Amino acid sequence: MSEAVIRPAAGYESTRPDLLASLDPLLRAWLPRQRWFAGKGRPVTGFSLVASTELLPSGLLHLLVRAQQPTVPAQGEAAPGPGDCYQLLLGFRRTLPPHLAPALIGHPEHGPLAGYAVYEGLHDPRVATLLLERLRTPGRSGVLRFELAPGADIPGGLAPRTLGAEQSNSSLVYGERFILKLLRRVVPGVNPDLELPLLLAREGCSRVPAPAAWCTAELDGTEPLTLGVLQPFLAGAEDGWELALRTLAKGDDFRAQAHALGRATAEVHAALASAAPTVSLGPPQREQIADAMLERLRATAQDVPMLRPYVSSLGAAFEELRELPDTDDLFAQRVHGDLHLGQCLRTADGSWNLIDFEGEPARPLAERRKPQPAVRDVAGMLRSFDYAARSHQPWAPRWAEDCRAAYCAGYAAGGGGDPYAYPALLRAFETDKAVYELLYEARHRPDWLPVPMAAIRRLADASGGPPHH
Ligand SMILES: Nc1ncnc2c1ncn2[C@@H]1O[C@H](COP(=O)(O)OP(=O)(O)O)[C@@H](O)[C@H]1O
Ligand SMILES: O=P(O)(O)O[C@H]1O[C@H](CO)[C@@H](O[C@H]2O[C@H](CO)[C@@H](O)[C@H](O)[C@H]2O)[C@H](O)[C@H]1O
Repeated sequence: MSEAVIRPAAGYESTRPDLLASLDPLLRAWLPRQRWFAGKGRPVTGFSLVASTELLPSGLLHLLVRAQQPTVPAQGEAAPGPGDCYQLLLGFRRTLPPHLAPALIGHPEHGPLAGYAVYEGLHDPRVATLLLERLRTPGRSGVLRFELAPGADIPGGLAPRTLGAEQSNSSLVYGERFILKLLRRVVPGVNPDLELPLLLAREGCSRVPAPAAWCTAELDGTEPLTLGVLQPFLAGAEDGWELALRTLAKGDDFRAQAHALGRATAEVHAALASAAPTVSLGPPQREQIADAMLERLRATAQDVPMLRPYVSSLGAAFEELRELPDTDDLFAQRVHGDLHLGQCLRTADGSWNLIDFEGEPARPLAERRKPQPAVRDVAGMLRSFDYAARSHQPWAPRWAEDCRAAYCAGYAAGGGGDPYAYPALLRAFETDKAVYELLYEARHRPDWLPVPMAAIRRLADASGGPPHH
């Protein structure tokens, strides 16, 4: 499934070609180095401008640009694709103060920004403050629309700081009270990281911070694109990944935490099932899921050769989905879509919150917004316990098994049902997740490849069959 193509906002390509031409060499060098750049491994051959908005007086140039990159189909010649669209927030100043030197992108040699230093605007408190001010006062600026949740109370003058985490997107924290997540690769349609927390808030679910304000872009001929979401910042919260690693390092038990996390997941699933439509998981839907998983397995094996010997054994796990019994227990609903320990925040009072409902960033939006069996999220968490146990020296398989069991027990105790009720379903989703992780690690963190690879071997063995060389 491919994304809808974003067309330039009326007038931009014809009236501002000089702007992009002057930024082109700077962006070619800078963009591929960003952690959030999704097109790693393929050269950027050019840019086209989708929209530009100047937010004054602080010197913020808000750009939506398409990065052209040749796509190489499985077999065949490289072909020019439409290119992913990125949100850039550029600062520009005649003289860059020393504290902004690390944010410098470059000095355009010609065009409207000649004579200015162009830099990553989010690092500039002046720019970050302007963004919050815009969010506090709903309305439009160019193609940008700022909206406020009913009853939201966002004070002015909150001091901004960048989050500094290695992220798929970029976040700013304001006065330790709010966090603004700015999406980087943007596509037409509401992002589930806005859509689902809004639905959950209306449902009265307190496990997910409720959006307070958000920003979208309205372009001709496409659905609005979600650009950013402001939500309460859970100050002092620790994420499940850090907590799990700390617990492992101290030799402590994580079962009670895993149980509580299972409960929290079940609560969020129940709220999502009530807030958004569910669909039955009949034979046609299961066929579709199995086909999509097989397709992803084959595509990943093309990119990551070490997966190839395991393709037929892992494929057997997906084929089993076609044999599941016809029962009312099996249904699909909106889910988190990329649940792992890093997406769970434990607040100072010890309760678990879930964040980042965007789904797997590389998947097309329409696919991420489709109802899925809830066990998909459970499988993501089970993989995460395995990741934590393998990050520890020595490897702690028993710790992972205990956490997996406690998490599933907590999920059942929270009303989510027994995740092992249909072992073939859980195995298929765990396998699919491990395949996703293999591709993710190959692209972003090759040193981590042994972690999903160990799961691939285990799951291939469980599907009955030695690897085919
Ligand atoms: N509401 C929040 N309160 C406290 N910290 C948060 C909140 N939302 C996000 N964070 C922090 O920001 C990080 C990145 O957020 P996330 O939504 O996962 O972004 P990304 O999609 O870029 O990974 C999280 O790992 C967490 O540490
Ligand atoms: O950036 P996101 O949080 O949306 O998720 C992506 O990055 C994650 C890593 O930061 C990645 O998660 C994988 O590694 C985690 C440990 O760092 C582990 O807990 C997860 O189980 C594992 O999947 C995630 O898959 C990716 O989408």
